[in-house]
This record gives sequence, C-alpha cells and structure tokens, in this order.
Amino acid sequence: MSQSYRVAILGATGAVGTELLSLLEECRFPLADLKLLASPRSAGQTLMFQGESLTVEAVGDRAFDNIDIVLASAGGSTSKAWADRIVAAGAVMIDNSSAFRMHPTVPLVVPEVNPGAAAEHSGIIANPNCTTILMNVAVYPLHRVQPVQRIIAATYQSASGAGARAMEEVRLQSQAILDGKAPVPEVLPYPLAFNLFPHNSPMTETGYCEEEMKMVNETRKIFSEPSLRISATCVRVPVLRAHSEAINLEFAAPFSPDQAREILSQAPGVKLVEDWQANYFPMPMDATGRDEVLVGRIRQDISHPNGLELWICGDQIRKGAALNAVQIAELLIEKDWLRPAERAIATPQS
Ligand SMILES: NC(=O)C1=CN([C@@H]2O[C@H](COP(=O)(O)OP(=O)(O)OC[C@H]3O[C@@H](n4cnc5c(N)ncnc54)[C@H](OP(=O)(O)O)[C@@H]3O)[C@@H](O)[C@H]2O)C=CC1
Ligand SMILES: N[C@@H](CC(=O)OP(=O)(O)O)C(=O)O
Repeated sequence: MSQSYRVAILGATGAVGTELLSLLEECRFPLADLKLLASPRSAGQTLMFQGESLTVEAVGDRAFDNIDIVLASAGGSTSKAWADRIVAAGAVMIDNSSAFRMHPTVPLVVPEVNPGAAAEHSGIIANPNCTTILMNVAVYPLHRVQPVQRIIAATYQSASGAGARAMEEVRLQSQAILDGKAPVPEVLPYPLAFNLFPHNSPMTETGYCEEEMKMVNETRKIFSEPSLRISATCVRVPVLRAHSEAINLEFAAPFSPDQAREILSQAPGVKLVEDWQANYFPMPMDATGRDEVLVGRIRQDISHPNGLELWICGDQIRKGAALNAVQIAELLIEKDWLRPAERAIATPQS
C-alpha cells in the first residue's frame, strides 16, 4: 500500500464511529486525510486521532468532495439521505447500516467469506448485520467443506448493538438497581440491567423480528445460498459489547466435532477457545476488544446424527461492525477495486 487515501467517517461520534477511529489508528490505515462527520448536534466536538484533536463537522452538501472512502455508521436513514451525494462525489461508501444490504446491486461482504463480491460494487458496499457477520465467520469454513443444510441460532446480544446511548443506559440502570432505585428505560424499550428480552427490532409478519430475518436473508446472500434453511431467535442481554450465539448446524452427513475443530483452528478470523475440564468456553468478557470470533463448545448434537453445535462470542462493535468495514476498505485498496471501473454508477433507491 504505497498510496494514501482520503477517508470520511459519517457517524464518527457513535459506538461504531469511535471504534472505526481507533481501528484506523491501530492498523495504520494509509490515510491522506480523515474527516469526522456527524449530525449538527455534535459539530465542534473534538475526538483524538494519532495524538491530534480532530473536530467533528456536521454532514453537509460538500462534505464528501475529494473523499475516496466513506465509512458510514449513522443509521439507515442518514445513509439513504447521503448515498447519492457520496457516490456522485466519486467516493466508495462502505455502509454499516441496513439501508442497502439486500439490494441486488450492492455487495454484502464478509472478507473471510465472500471477498470477491466487493469487486462488483457500483459505489456502495454494505457491511452486514453484526450478529450475521459473527455467525458467518464461524460457520462458513465448515460450510465450504460440507454444505450446511440448516442453521438454527439463538443469540445473546449486548447493549452495544443499540448504540452508545444504550450502553450508557445499562450502566446507569445497573447503578440505579444497586442503589435500590427503579431502572428507567429510555433508549431500549425495557430495563436491560439484570434482565433480558427478545430483540427490540420491529416484529415482522413471519413472527420473527427484523434482527432475526437479517440473519436469515443476509446469510443467504453472503453464502450465495438463496434457499438455505435458517431460523434465529435473537435476545438482548445485559452485556456491554460482545454478542454470543448458540448455533446448531445440520449437514447431509455426520460432521465430527474433531474435524470441525481442525478446520476452525485454521480458519481466518476464528480463535478456538475450549477447555472442557475447566468448563471454559468463549465469554463476552474475553471477546471484548478482540478481532477474532471466539468459537468453542463444539459438540455433536445428540438429537440428530448429522447435527453439530457451536458456541461463539465476538466483539459486536469490532468484528461485528467497524473491523469488518475497515477490512473491506483494505481489500478494495489491496485489490485495486476502489473505483467502480467501467460500471454505471447508480445509487439504489432503498
Ligand atoms: N454492521 C453492523 O453490524 C452494525 C451496524 N451498526 C449500524 O451502524 C449505525 C450506527 O450505529 P451506532 O454507532 O451503534 O449508533 P450510535 O447511536 O452510537 O451513533 C450514531 C451516529 O450517527 C450520527 N448521526 C445520527 N443521526 C445523524 C444524522 N442525521 N446526520 C449525521 N449523523 C447522524 C450520530 O451523531 P451525533 O453525535 O451528532 O448524534 C452518531 O455519530 C447504525 O446504522 C447501526 O445499525 C451498528 C452496530 C453493528
Ligand atoms: N445488530 C444490532 C443492531 C444493528 O445495529 O443492526 P443493523 O446494523 O442490522 O441495523 C443489535 O445487536 O441490535
């Protein structure tokens, strides 16, 4: 990487945005310039980067002029509002929101799974849902060896998935309860401290909430398996920033836990964490701040001869969001896929 690039973070003050800032610093991303954008609420606020204080600007009409890469993490409506302008300015938008993920012309990329899809972009690349990314990194190496026929997942999702304010809310509610006061929910619908509830995303007519349907639809797109059978139950738990998932996989023939272990021990982005004697397996505390998806408690499903079970934990803000986006940016640079060469630049409507 001899060239350097002009990058903007849209949503720089949020949970994902601040992690993006840390990651760009940590991985020594080849930056020519870094612009921090948010809503007018945060304009003028400063954030530290490489020992310097950078001022956050309110996003506006000329914000994307002379920018090569926009890392967007300001919510779906903000992504939709600025996508046209970003693409028209000649930048590539790597979008953390769900706005364009299922659009047929927008690649949905997990670099460990479908890096080649990134080459097909027309100005926008979508970063998948965090729960989906974590599951895909752990399941795909097995799927490559023997195609999985059915996935059943139950998730234990941290407050970070609902943003920086939700994390603060859990801290405040915990303190309130310890002080004998009533916890007050403002960001999340119900008190999360010392509690849990089914995922707070809107319910769909299938009886699955949107988060659960994202795991279904996005995994099918990323794996290029449009009919893969998947069912997920997503639950919000009082953990600050790492998601856990219990994953049941059904194959056409038996898949031994030892073979799975062997494959996953060499899989990109995966770290095996298993000590059966100590009953020590992946935990959110250990996953927090780590790049890898921790996988352990790999066992045969005793209810099905072709079933295999995994337990995984991953830092939702890191590999589940910011790191995956930075890896996509690095991939575009490494492969020289930054410009949507000889393709019509078109912004999908939704
Ligand atoms: N791909 C993934 O797995 C994940 C994706 N996400 C997605 O990333 C996005 C951000 O999530 P998160 O960081 O948790 O959210 P936060 O609520 O923590 O942060 C939101 C950010 O967006 C900014 N923002 C909000 N409204 C506007 C606006 N109208 N114009 C410009 N900036 C705006 C906020 O700025 P201000 O300070 O001015 O309010 C803030 O910087 C969401 O779309 C979320 O769904 C999140 C987690 C995982
Ligand atoms: N998956 C996040 C929510 C979120 O940000 O999802 P998405 O990026 O798909 O909108 C959670 O834990 O709640």
